[in-house]
Amino acid sequence: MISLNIEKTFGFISKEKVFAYETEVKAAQEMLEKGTGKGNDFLGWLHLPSSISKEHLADLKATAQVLKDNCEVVIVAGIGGSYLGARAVIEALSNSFTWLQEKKTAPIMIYAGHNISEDYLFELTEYLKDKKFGVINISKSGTTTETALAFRLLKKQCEDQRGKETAKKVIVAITDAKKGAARVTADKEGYKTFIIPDNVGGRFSVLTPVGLLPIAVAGFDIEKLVAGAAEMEKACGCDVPFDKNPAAIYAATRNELYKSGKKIEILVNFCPKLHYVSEWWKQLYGESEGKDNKGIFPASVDFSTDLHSMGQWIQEGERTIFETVISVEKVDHKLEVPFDEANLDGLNFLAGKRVDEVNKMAELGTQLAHVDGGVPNMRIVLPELSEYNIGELLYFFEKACGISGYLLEVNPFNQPGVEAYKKNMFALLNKPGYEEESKAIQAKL
Ligand SMILES: O=P(O)(O)OC[C@H]1O[C@H](O)[C@H](O)[C@@H](O)[C@@H]1O
Repeated sequence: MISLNIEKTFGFISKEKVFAYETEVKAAQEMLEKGTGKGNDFLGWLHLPSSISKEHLADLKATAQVLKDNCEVVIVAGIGGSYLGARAVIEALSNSFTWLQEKKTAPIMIYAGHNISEDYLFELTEYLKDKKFGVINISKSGTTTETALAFRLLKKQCEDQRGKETAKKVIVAITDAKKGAARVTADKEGYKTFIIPDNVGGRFSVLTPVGLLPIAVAGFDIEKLVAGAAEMEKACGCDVPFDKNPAAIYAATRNELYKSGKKIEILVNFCPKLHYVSEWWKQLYGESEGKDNKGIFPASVDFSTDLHSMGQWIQEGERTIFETVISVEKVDHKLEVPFDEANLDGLNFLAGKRVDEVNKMAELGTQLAHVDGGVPNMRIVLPELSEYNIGELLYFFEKACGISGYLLEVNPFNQPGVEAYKKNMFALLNKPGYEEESKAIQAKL
Protein backbone atom coordinates (compact mmCIF):
# COMPACT_ATOMS: atom_id res chain seq x y z
CA MET A 1 0.00 0.00 0.00
CA ILE A 2 1.33 3.46 -0.83
CA SER A 3 1.97 5.81 2.10
CA LEU A 4 2.26 9.55 2.72
CA ASN A 5 4.70 11.24 5.07
CA ILE A 6 4.35 14.95 5.92
CA GLU A 7 6.91 15.15 8.78
CA LYS A 8 9.27 17.32 6.73
CA THR A 9 6.71 20.10 6.43
CA PHE A 10 6.55 20.66 10.18
CA GLY A 11 9.46 23.07 10.32
CA PHE A 12 7.35 25.37 8.14
CA ILE A 13 3.76 24.74 9.19
CA SER A 14 2.60 23.13 12.43
CA LYS A 15 1.05 19.71 12.82
CA GLU A 16 -1.72 21.36 14.85
CA LYS A 17 -2.62 23.65 11.96
CA VAL A 18 -2.77 20.72 9.54
CA PHE A 19 -4.92 18.71 11.92
CA ALA A 20 -7.12 21.77 12.48
CA TYR A 21 -8.47 21.10 8.95
CA GLU A 22 -10.25 18.00 10.21
CA THR A 23 -13.73 19.57 10.32
CA GLU A 24 -13.34 21.38 7.00
CA VAL A 25 -12.04 18.24 5.32
CA LYS A 26 -14.96 16.26 6.69
CA ALA A 27 -17.34 18.84 5.25
CA ALA A 28 -15.56 18.63 1.88
CA GLN A 29 -15.74 14.82 1.97
CA GLU A 30 -19.47 14.99 2.68
CA MET A 31 -20.02 17.46 -0.15
CA LEU A 32 -18.38 14.95 -2.48
CA GLU A 33 -20.33 12.02 -1.04
CA LYS A 34 -23.71 13.74 -1.03
CA GLY A 35 -23.14 15.75 -4.19
CA THR A 36 -23.95 19.06 -2.52
CA GLY A 37 -20.86 21.02 -3.63
CA LYS A 38 -19.91 22.96 -6.75
CA GLY A 39 -19.58 20.90 -9.91
CA ASN A 40 -21.68 18.10 -8.45
CA ASP A 41 -22.66 16.77 -11.86
CA PHE A 42 -19.05 15.60 -12.31
CA LEU A 43 -18.68 13.16 -9.43
CA GLY A 44 -18.78 9.93 -11.42
CA TRP A 45 -15.12 9.24 -10.59
CA LEU A 46 -15.72 9.11 -6.84
CA HIS A 47 -16.89 5.51 -6.58
CA LEU A 48 -15.77 4.46 -10.03
CA PRO A 49 -13.08 1.92 -9.01
CA SER A 50 -15.44 -0.13 -6.82
CA SER A 51 -18.19 -0.04 -9.42
CA ILE A 52 -16.28 -1.32 -12.47
CA SER A 53 -17.73 -4.69 -13.42
CA LYS A 54 -15.92 -7.83 -14.55
CA GLU A 55 -17.97 -7.75 -17.77
CA HIS A 56 -16.79 -4.22 -18.57
CA LEU A 57 -13.16 -5.21 -18.03
CA ALA A 58 -13.68 -8.31 -20.18
CA ASP A 59 -15.11 -6.17 -22.99
CA LEU A 60 -12.10 -3.84 -22.79
CA LYS A 61 -9.67 -6.76 -22.78
CA ALA A 62 -11.37 -8.38 -25.77
CA THR A 63 -11.14 -5.14 -27.76
CA ALA A 64 -7.53 -4.71 -26.69
CA GLN A 65 -6.83 -8.21 -27.99
CA VAL A 66 -8.25 -7.34 -31.42
CA LEU A 67 -5.87 -4.37 -31.62
CA LYS A 68 -2.95 -6.46 -30.35
CA ASP A 69 -3.65 -9.19 -32.89
CA ASN A 70 -3.96 -6.81 -35.82
CA CYS A 71 -1.52 -3.96 -35.15
CA GLU A 72 2.22 -3.44 -34.79
CA VAL A 73 1.57 0.13 -33.72
CA VAL A 74 -1.41 1.70 -31.99
CA ILE A 75 -1.90 5.47 -31.99
CA VAL A 76 -3.68 6.94 -29.00
CA ALA A 77 -5.25 10.13 -30.35
CA GLY A 78 -6.31 12.46 -27.54
CA ILE A 79 -5.31 15.52 -25.53
CA GLY A 80 -5.40 16.51 -21.86
CA GLY A 81 -7.49 14.08 -19.88
CA SER A 82 -8.04 12.07 -23.03
CA TYR A 83 -4.40 10.95 -23.20
CA LEU A 84 -2.38 11.83 -20.12
CA GLY A 85 -3.76 9.09 -17.86
CA ALA A 86 -3.08 6.34 -20.37
CA ARG A 87 0.40 7.66 -21.11
CA ALA A 88 1.19 8.08 -17.40
CA VAL A 89 0.35 4.47 -16.60
CA ILE A 90 1.84 2.95 -19.75
CA GLU A 91 5.17 4.76 -19.39
CA ALA A 92 5.37 4.05 -15.64
CA LEU A 93 5.01 0.32 -16.31
CA SER A 94 6.89 -0.08 -19.59
CA ASN A 95 10.51 -0.95 -20.23
CA SER A 96 12.36 2.32 -20.84
CA PHE A 97 13.42 1.13 -24.30
CA THR A 98 10.30 -0.72 -25.26
CA TRP A 99 10.08 0.68 -28.80
CA LEU A 100 13.64 -0.42 -29.54
CA GLN A 101 13.19 -4.00 -28.38
CA GLU A 102 13.27 -6.60 -31.11
CA LYS A 103 10.82 -8.99 -29.49
CA LYS A 104 7.58 -7.19 -28.83
CA THR A 105 4.83 -8.54 -26.64
CA ALA A 106 2.43 -5.69 -27.38
CA PRO A 107 2.00 -3.05 -30.07
CA ILE A 108 4.17 0.07 -29.92
CA MET A 109 2.09 2.85 -28.40
CA ILE A 110 2.35 6.28 -29.98
CA TYR A 111 0.49 9.43 -28.98
CA ALA A 112 -1.02 12.02 -31.30
CA GLY A 113 -3.75 14.62 -31.24
CA HIS A 114 -2.08 16.44 -28.34
CA ASN A 115 -0.36 19.09 -30.45
CA ILE A 116 -0.82 20.86 -33.80
CA SER A 117 2.75 20.50 -34.99
CA GLU A 118 2.92 19.92 -38.74
CA ASP A 119 6.35 18.31 -38.42
CA TYR A 120 5.14 15.95 -35.68
CA LEU A 121 2.18 14.83 -37.77
CA PHE A 122 4.21 14.60 -40.98
CA GLU A 123 6.90 12.52 -39.32
CA LEU A 124 4.28 10.31 -37.70
CA THR A 125 2.46 9.65 -40.96
CA GLU A 126 5.82 8.93 -42.64
CA TYR A 127 6.76 6.44 -39.94
CA LEU A 128 3.38 4.71 -40.24
CA LYS A 129 3.68 4.23 -44.01
CA ASP A 130 4.85 0.63 -43.81
CA LYS A 131 3.22 -0.22 -40.48
CA LYS A 132 0.13 -2.19 -39.64
CA PHE A 133 -1.39 0.40 -37.37
CA GLY A 134 -4.62 1.04 -35.50
CA VAL A 135 -6.07 4.08 -33.78
CA ILE A 136 -7.84 4.70 -30.49
CA ASN A 137 -9.63 8.01 -30.99
CA ILE A 138 -10.38 9.55 -27.61
CA SER A 139 -12.36 12.72 -27.06
CA LYS A 140 -15.09 13.35 -24.52
CA SER A 141 -16.53 16.30 -26.40
CA GLY A 142 -15.69 14.67 -29.70
CA THR A 143 -14.86 18.07 -31.14
CA THR A 144 -11.40 18.97 -29.80
CA THR A 145 -9.47 20.47 -32.72
CA GLU A 146 -6.06 18.94 -31.99
CA THR A 147 -7.46 15.42 -31.75
CA ALA A 148 -9.96 15.75 -34.60
CA LEU A 149 -7.24 17.02 -36.92
CA ALA A 150 -4.86 14.16 -36.12
CA PHE A 151 -7.69 11.64 -36.42
CA ARG A 152 -8.73 12.96 -39.82
CA LEU A 153 -5.19 12.26 -41.08
CA LEU A 154 -4.85 8.90 -39.37
CA LYS A 155 -8.27 7.62 -40.43
CA LYS A 156 -7.54 8.38 -44.07
CA GLN A 157 -4.09 6.80 -43.91
CA CYS A 158 -5.39 3.71 -42.15
CA GLU A 159 -8.16 3.23 -44.71
CA ASP A 160 -5.79 3.86 -47.64
CA GLN A 161 -3.16 1.48 -46.33
CA ARG A 162 -5.24 -1.27 -44.81
CA GLY A 163 -8.58 -1.00 -46.61
CA LYS A 164 -11.90 0.13 -45.20
CA GLU A 165 -12.83 -3.25 -43.72
CA THR A 166 -9.63 -3.68 -41.72
CA ALA A 167 -9.66 -0.01 -40.72
CA LYS A 168 -13.09 -0.57 -39.23
CA LYS A 169 -11.64 -3.34 -37.08
CA VAL A 170 -8.56 -1.46 -35.85
CA ILE A 171 -10.12 1.94 -35.17
CA VAL A 172 -11.85 2.29 -31.81
CA ALA A 173 -13.61 5.42 -30.58
CA ILE A 174 -13.95 6.47 -26.95
CA THR A 175 -16.34 9.38 -26.69
CA ASP A 176 -19.70 10.69 -25.52
CA ALA A 177 -22.73 8.39 -25.77
CA LYS A 178 -24.57 10.71 -28.13
CA LYS A 179 -22.90 14.04 -28.88
CA GLY A 180 -19.90 15.18 -30.90
CA ALA A 181 -18.25 14.54 -34.24
CA ALA A 182 -16.28 11.53 -32.94
CA ARG A 183 -19.58 9.82 -32.06
CA VAL A 184 -21.13 10.67 -35.44
CA THR A 185 -18.11 9.29 -37.31
CA ALA A 186 -17.91 6.14 -35.19
CA ASP A 187 -21.59 5.37 -35.67
CA LYS A 188 -21.46 6.04 -39.39
CA GLU A 189 -18.31 3.96 -39.93
CA GLY A 190 -19.36 1.20 -37.54
CA TYR A 191 -16.36 1.40 -35.17
CA LYS A 192 -16.30 -0.35 -31.85
CA THR A 193 -16.97 2.38 -29.27
CA PHE A 194 -16.72 2.90 -25.54
CA ILE A 195 -18.58 5.63 -23.68
CA ILE A 196 -17.06 8.28 -21.44
CA PRO A 197 -19.71 8.78 -18.77
CA ASP A 198 -21.24 12.27 -18.67
CA ASN A 199 -20.40 12.66 -15.00
CA VAL A 200 -16.66 11.94 -15.34
CA GLY A 201 -14.55 14.91 -16.42
CA GLY A 202 -11.55 14.37 -18.70
CA ARG A 203 -8.89 14.76 -16.03
CA PHE A 204 -10.69 12.24 -13.77
CA SER A 205 -11.24 9.69 -16.56
CA VAL A 206 -8.15 7.47 -16.39
CA LEU A 207 -10.16 4.58 -14.91
CA THR A 208 -12.79 4.75 -17.65
CA PRO A 209 -12.08 3.23 -21.10
CA VAL A 210 -10.12 6.46 -21.83
CA GLY A 211 -7.24 5.06 -19.80
CA LEU A 212 -8.12 1.40 -19.48
CA LEU A 213 -8.27 0.49 -23.19
CA PRO A 214 -4.83 1.87 -24.18
CA ILE A 215 -3.32 0.45 -20.97
CA ALA A 216 -4.73 -3.00 -21.81
CA VAL A 217 -3.47 -2.73 -25.42
CA ALA A 218 0.00 -1.92 -24.10
CA GLY A 219 -0.10 -5.24 -22.26
CA PHE A 220 -0.83 -4.22 -18.69
CA ASP A 221 -3.20 -5.71 -16.17
CA ILE A 222 -6.18 -3.39 -15.88
CA GLU A 223 -7.80 -5.61 -13.24
CA LYS A 224 -4.89 -5.00 -10.88
CA LEU A 225 -4.88 -1.28 -11.69
CA VAL A 226 -8.57 -1.02 -10.82
CA ALA A 227 -8.10 -3.20 -7.71
CA GLY A 228 -5.39 -0.81 -6.46
CA ALA A 229 -7.65 2.16 -7.08
CA ALA A 230 -10.54 0.42 -5.30
CA GLU A 231 -8.31 -0.25 -2.29
CA MET A 232 -7.43 3.45 -2.18
CA GLU A 233 -11.11 4.38 -2.57
CA LYS A 234 -11.65 2.53 0.73
CA ALA A 235 -8.55 3.98 2.40
CA CYS A 236 -9.64 7.54 1.56
CA GLY A 237 -13.33 7.00 2.31
CA CYS A 238 -15.56 9.44 4.15
CA ASP A 239 -15.66 7.08 7.13
CA VAL A 240 -11.85 6.91 7.54
CA PRO A 241 -10.65 9.23 10.35
CA PHE A 242 -8.58 12.25 9.31
CA ASP A 243 -5.28 11.01 10.75
CA LYS A 244 -5.57 7.70 8.86
CA ASN A 245 -6.83 9.16 5.58
CA PRO A 246 -4.00 9.95 3.16
CA ALA A 247 -6.14 12.04 0.76
CA ALA A 248 -7.43 14.14 3.67
CA ILE A 249 -3.93 14.73 5.05
CA TYR A 250 -2.43 15.59 1.65
CA ALA A 251 -5.26 18.03 0.85
CA ALA A 252 -5.00 19.72 4.25
CA THR A 253 -1.20 19.96 4.21
CA ARG A 254 -0.94 21.52 0.75
CA ASN A 255 -3.68 24.02 1.57
CA GLU A 256 -1.93 25.01 4.79
CA LEU A 257 1.35 25.38 2.91
CA TYR A 258 -0.43 27.52 0.31
CA LYS A 259 -1.84 29.75 3.05
CA SER A 260 1.66 30.14 4.48
CA GLY A 261 2.89 31.57 1.15
CA LYS A 262 4.04 28.43 -0.64
CA LYS A 263 2.31 29.04 -3.97
CA ILE A 264 4.04 26.40 -6.09
CA GLU A 265 3.98 22.64 -5.57
CA ILE A 266 6.67 20.68 -7.35
CA LEU A 267 6.00 17.00 -7.90
CA VAL A 268 9.32 15.20 -7.80
CA ASN A 269 10.38 11.75 -8.94
CA PHE A 270 13.69 9.95 -8.98
CA CYS A 271 12.59 7.56 -11.71
CA PRO A 272 12.17 8.81 -15.30
CA LYS A 273 9.29 6.40 -15.90
CA LEU A 274 7.16 8.63 -13.69
CA HIS A 275 7.53 11.69 -15.92
CA TYR A 276 4.03 11.37 -17.35
CA VAL A 277 2.48 10.68 -13.96
CA SER A 278 3.60 14.24 -13.20
CA GLU A 279 2.11 15.51 -16.45
CA TRP A 280 -1.21 13.83 -15.57
CA TRP A 281 -1.04 15.24 -12.03
CA LYS A 282 -0.38 18.75 -13.37
CA GLN A 283 -3.56 18.70 -15.43
CA LEU A 284 -5.54 17.21 -12.54
CA TYR A 285 -4.53 19.91 -10.07
CA GLY A 286 -3.96 22.79 -12.48
CA GLU A 287 -7.37 22.61 -14.15
CA SER A 288 -9.14 21.78 -10.90
CA GLU A 289 -7.70 24.53 -8.71
CA GLY A 290 -6.36 27.30 -10.94
CA LYS A 291 -9.38 29.60 -11.08
CA ASP A 292 -11.00 32.61 -9.40
CA ASN A 293 -7.46 34.05 -9.25
CA LYS A 294 -6.45 31.30 -6.82
CA GLY A 295 -4.68 27.97 -6.77
CA ILE A 296 -1.30 26.35 -6.17
CA PHE A 297 0.75 26.26 -9.39
CA PRO A 298 1.55 22.59 -10.06
CA ALA A 299 5.05 22.05 -11.43
CA SER A 300 7.23 18.98 -11.79
CA VAL A 301 10.83 17.85 -12.07
CA ASP A 302 12.59 14.57 -12.82
CA PHE A 303 15.52 13.99 -10.46
CA SER A 304 18.38 13.51 -10.39
CA THR A 305 18.31 14.82 -14.02
CA ASP A 306 16.81 18.19 -13.11
CA LEU A 307 19.00 18.61 -10.02
CA HIS A 308 21.57 19.64 -12.61
CA SER A 309 19.28 22.29 -14.06
CA MET A 310 16.41 23.31 -11.77
CA GLY A 311 18.22 22.18 -8.61
CA GLN A 312 19.79 25.61 -8.12
CA TRP A 313 16.43 27.39 -8.23
CA ILE A 314 14.83 24.92 -5.87
CA GLN A 315 17.73 25.16 -3.39
CA GLU A 316 18.13 28.94 -3.37
CA GLY A 317 15.44 30.70 -5.43
CA GLU A 318 12.34 32.47 -4.13
CA ARG A 319 11.01 30.59 -1.11
CA THR A 320 7.47 30.11 -2.42
CA ILE A 321 7.72 26.42 -3.24
CA PHE A 322 7.17 23.06 -1.63
CA GLU A 323 7.93 19.60 -2.94
CA THR A 324 5.95 16.37 -3.03
CA VAL A 325 8.31 13.51 -3.75
CA ILE A 326 7.13 10.22 -5.23
CA SER A 327 9.56 7.60 -4.06
CA VAL A 328 9.63 4.04 -5.40
CA GLU A 329 10.80 1.65 -2.69
CA LYS A 330 11.72 -1.43 -4.69
CA VAL A 331 13.08 -1.35 -8.23
CA ASP A 332 12.38 -4.12 -10.75
CA HIS A 333 15.93 -5.03 -11.65
CA LYS A 334 19.30 -5.54 -10.01
CA LEU A 335 22.46 -3.81 -11.25
CA GLU A 336 25.60 -3.47 -9.17
CA VAL A 337 28.39 -0.97 -9.71
CA PRO A 338 31.40 -3.02 -10.90
CA PHE A 339 34.84 -2.92 -9.22
CA ASP A 340 37.54 -1.43 -11.44
CA GLU A 341 41.20 -2.22 -10.73
CA ALA A 342 42.51 1.07 -12.17
CA ASN A 343 39.75 3.15 -10.52
CA LEU A 344 40.48 6.01 -12.91
CA ASP A 345 37.04 7.51 -12.28
CA GLY A 346 37.46 7.20 -8.50
CA LEU A 347 34.18 5.33 -8.19
CA ASN A 348 35.45 2.27 -6.33
CA PHE A 349 33.79 3.56 -3.17
CA LEU A 350 30.55 2.55 -4.89
CA ALA A 351 31.76 -0.86 -6.10
CA GLY A 352 29.40 -3.65 -5.14
CA LYS A 353 26.56 -1.26 -4.33
CA ARG A 354 23.26 -1.36 -6.17
CA VAL A 355 22.62 1.58 -8.52
CA ASP A 356 19.36 2.07 -6.65
CA GLU A 357 21.27 2.57 -3.39
CA VAL A 358 23.10 5.47 -5.03
CA ASN A 359 19.77 6.85 -6.26
CA LYS A 360 18.22 6.49 -2.81
CA MET A 361 21.09 8.42 -1.23
CA ALA A 362 20.66 11.12 -3.88
CA GLU A 363 17.01 11.22 -2.87
CA LEU A 364 17.70 11.43 0.86
CA GLY A 365 20.49 13.95 0.38
CA THR A 366 18.22 16.10 -1.77
CA GLN A 367 15.40 16.02 0.73
CA LEU A 368 17.68 17.10 3.57
CA ALA A 369 19.30 19.84 1.45
CA HIS A 370 15.98 21.22 0.22
CA VAL A 371 14.39 21.20 3.67
CA ASP A 372 17.51 22.99 5.02
CA GLY A 373 17.17 25.42 2.12
CA GLY A 374 13.59 26.32 3.10
CA VAL A 375 11.54 23.94 0.96
CA PRO A 376 8.87 21.94 2.83
CA ASN A 377 8.81 18.35 1.69
CA MET A 378 6.12 15.69 1.52
CA ARG A 379 6.84 12.12 0.52
CA ILE A 380 4.66 9.51 -1.11
CA VAL A 381 6.16 6.03 -1.06
CA LEU A 382 5.16 3.43 -3.64
CA PRO A 383 6.27 -0.09 -2.68
CA GLU A 384 6.97 -0.76 -6.36
CA LEU A 385 6.01 0.34 -9.87
CA SER A 386 3.15 -2.11 -10.31
CA GLU A 387 -0.34 -1.80 -11.74
CA TYR A 388 -1.75 -2.10 -8.22
CA ASN A 389 0.38 0.66 -6.70
CA ILE A 390 -0.15 2.98 -9.67
CA GLY A 391 -3.91 2.42 -9.38
CA GLU A 392 -3.68 3.42 -5.71
CA LEU A 393 -1.65 6.51 -6.56
CA LEU A 394 -4.08 7.73 -9.23
CA TYR A 395 -7.12 7.46 -7.03
CA PHE A 396 -5.28 8.99 -4.06
CA PHE A 397 -4.49 12.08 -6.14
CA GLU A 398 -8.05 12.28 -7.53
CA LYS A 399 -9.69 12.07 -4.14
CA ALA A 400 -7.27 14.54 -2.57
CA CYS A 401 -7.90 16.90 -5.50
CA GLY A 402 -11.66 16.88 -4.94
CA ILE A 403 -11.18 17.61 -1.22
CA SER A 404 -8.47 20.20 -1.85
CA GLY A 405 -10.57 22.10 -4.40
CA TYR A 406 -13.43 22.38 -1.92
CA LEU A 407 -11.02 23.54 0.81
CA LEU A 408 -9.92 26.27 -1.59
CA GLU A 409 -13.60 27.07 -2.24
CA VAL A 410 -13.44 26.69 -6.01
CA ASN A 411 -15.38 24.41 -8.34
CA PRO A 412 -12.77 21.68 -8.87
CA PHE A 413 -14.67 20.12 -11.76
CA ASN A 414 -14.92 22.83 -14.41
CA GLN A 415 -12.31 24.52 -16.63
CA PRO A 416 -13.88 27.67 -18.10
CA GLY A 417 -10.49 29.30 -18.66
CA VAL A 418 -9.48 26.76 -21.28
CA GLU A 419 -12.00 28.20 -23.75
CA ALA A 420 -10.27 31.59 -24.18
CA TYR A 421 -7.52 30.39 -26.51
CA LYS A 422 -9.92 28.20 -28.46
CA LYS A 423 -12.25 31.14 -29.13
CA ASN A 424 -9.37 33.26 -30.44
CA MET A 425 -7.95 30.42 -32.54
CA PHE A 426 -11.34 29.74 -34.16
CA ALA A 427 -11.84 33.46 -34.78
CA LEU A 428 -8.40 33.71 -36.41
CA LEU A 429 -9.11 30.64 -38.55
CA ASN A 430 -12.56 31.94 -39.61
CA LYS A 431 -14.45 28.96 -38.25
CA PRO A 432 -18.12 29.14 -39.28
CA GLY A 433 -20.13 30.57 -36.40
CA TYR A 434 -17.27 32.82 -35.27
CA GLU A 435 -17.89 35.70 -37.71
CA GLU A 436 -18.32 38.36 -35.02
CA GLU A 437 -15.28 37.16 -33.08
CA SER A 438 -13.25 37.10 -36.32
CA LYS A 439 -14.04 40.74 -37.00
CA ALA A 440 -13.27 41.75 -33.42
CA ILE A 441 -9.95 39.90 -33.33
CA GLN A 442 -8.84 41.20 -36.72
CA ALA A 443 -9.38 44.73 -35.40
CA LYS A 444 -6.97 43.97 -32.56
CA LEU A 445 -4.10 42.78 -34.74
O1 LIG B 1 -11.77 14.78 -24.37
P1 LIG B 1 -11.86 16.10 -25.04
O2 LIG B 1 -13.27 16.65 -25.07
O3 LIG B 1 -11.26 16.06 -26.42
O4 LIG B 1 -11.04 17.15 -24.20
C1 LIG B 1 -9.68 17.05 -24.01
C2 LIG B 1 -9.17 18.10 -23.05
O5 LIG B 1 -9.26 19.37 -23.61
C3 LIG B 1 -10.09 20.36 -23.03
O6 LIG B 1 -9.86 21.59 -23.63
C4 LIG B 1 -9.98 20.45 -21.51
O7 LIG B 1 -9.24 21.53 -21.06
C5 LIG B 1 -9.48 19.21 -20.86
O8 LIG B 1 -10.02 19.10 -19.57
C6 LIG B 1 -9.79 17.98 -21.67
O9 LIG B 1 -9.29 16.85 -21.00
